[in-house]
Amino acid sequence: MPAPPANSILRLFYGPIISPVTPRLAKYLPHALICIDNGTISWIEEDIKHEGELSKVLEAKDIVGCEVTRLRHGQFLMPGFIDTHTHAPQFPNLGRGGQYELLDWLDKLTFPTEAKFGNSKYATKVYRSVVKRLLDCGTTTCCYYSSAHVVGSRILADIVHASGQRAFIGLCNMDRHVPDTYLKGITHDDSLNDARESIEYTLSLKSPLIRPILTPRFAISCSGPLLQGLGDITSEYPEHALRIPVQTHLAENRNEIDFTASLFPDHESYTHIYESHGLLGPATILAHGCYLTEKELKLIKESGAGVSHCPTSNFHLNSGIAKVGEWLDAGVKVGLGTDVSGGFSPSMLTAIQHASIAAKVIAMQTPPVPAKSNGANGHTNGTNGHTNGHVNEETNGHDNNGETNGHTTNGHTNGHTNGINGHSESPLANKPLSIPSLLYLATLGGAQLVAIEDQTGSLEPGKAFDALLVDLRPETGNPNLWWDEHEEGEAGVDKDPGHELQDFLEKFFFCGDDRNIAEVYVQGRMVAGKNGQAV
Ligand SMILES: Nc1nc2[nH]cnc2c(=O)[nH]1
Repeated sequence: MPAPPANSILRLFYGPIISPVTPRLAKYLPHALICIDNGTISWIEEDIKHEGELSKVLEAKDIVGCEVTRLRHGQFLMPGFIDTHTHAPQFPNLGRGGQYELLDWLDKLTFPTEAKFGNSKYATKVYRSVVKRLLDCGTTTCCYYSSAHVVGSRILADIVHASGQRAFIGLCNMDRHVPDTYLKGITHDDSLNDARESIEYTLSLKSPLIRPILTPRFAISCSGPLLQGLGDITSEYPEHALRIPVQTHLAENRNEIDFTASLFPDHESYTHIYESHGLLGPATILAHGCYLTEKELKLIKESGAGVSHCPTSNFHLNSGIAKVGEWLDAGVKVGLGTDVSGGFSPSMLTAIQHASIAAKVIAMQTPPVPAKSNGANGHTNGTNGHTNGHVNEETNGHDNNGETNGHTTNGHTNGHTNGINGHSESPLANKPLSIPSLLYLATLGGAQLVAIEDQTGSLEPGKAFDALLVDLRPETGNPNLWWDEHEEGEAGVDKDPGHELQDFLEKFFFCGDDRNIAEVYVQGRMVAGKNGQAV
């Protein structure tokens, strides 16, 4: 192994690393050494069991005098969260509006608030705290809707740029069915010009982290000519990667779907409206999708677009429950979104918790499939199609449904068992989501959805170090995380470090908060977290 170039800035961490692999699998590496060179992961040694081995590895790689950050018991590294759907100008409304359904909620609460973002002083104040809050929550990549104002979207782009977050910034396009106090007589041509201006401003920042995204709000608030004009813009910037990505809302709420159908009577489905206006492509984020038909799912899959699952919002606005397992089985790209302020929390941890509950609700409402050969204990392991007595025994013990749950061995791919290749692709539909599935949705799935999986979404050589240093120890001050030192010496307690790491991730997902996010890195730069600094 040649020595690193003289001008490289190396950073080394030794300790536990968790990283997603597929919707079913995660890697748990209790004793890993990760090397970051100028913000990019250059290599990972997956299993270095003791200090002696560590010195030998560093020597073999010609690394001398470089400090190694040793993680403490209770700490681990994981990829940063990717929030694939949120509305920056709706943060002032967080926690309000749960009495409404979507269309009333837009009229009564959301449009009046967004209308204020033509005021640059107000936009600056709110957007500063939005970006800081999201970074402290561990969101290293965020897909933002701004308001319909060019000035506001520029301010958002500037603040994100200064903060070091990776992001997609979209001016929200609309030309109808929005109060004139907000739209102020805007025509589809005005809205298209605003979209171009916002794209050009974002591109002018020349940041490798920030990209523009076209943002037709939804088919109700965009006329046919506006949708078509935006579809045309996707390919107007050939020097900018392949095409400008797109984000919009889709099939979120029953009344919204009916109204949309009445506005576009010639279209066979809601998804078809976007497709026929050139808006469905490999980097199109379709938020919600609670009521997608099989045909629409097929269209989405064929186009390479994907869905942002926003369960907190789907519950809060009484919208519906999305069938994420079915989408994953169909090979559709899926990420998670907080959807502030339809969703009442900016934290992806809340989105993870609600994604888990939503999948369990679907599973509980699905009639049980008769077990085929369940042996003496009454369990079949429908989820992962491979047997690993040790792990099944452990996980069936604390899962609510030994027959069908997804919360079992598939997660236990770790540094010292090589389960990765041994799993069959058993269906995920109508089952609870496992911890690896939740991890995937919040990280790698989001990266694939926005077509940046070659840059981020997992901790792998060649990708940016977009990561969280999670700390579950009592000194972080989160009393919800139970930490029993005595357990460590108790007989009968599973001390396998891979299993312990899966337990840690599960505890973080369900009981953690930003007190447990010690450091947040984007492209190797610490940008937030309890130990760090945000904007
Ligand atoms: N959740 C949600 N759905 C929408 N559909 C159109 N606009 C919105 C919005 O702001 N939030």
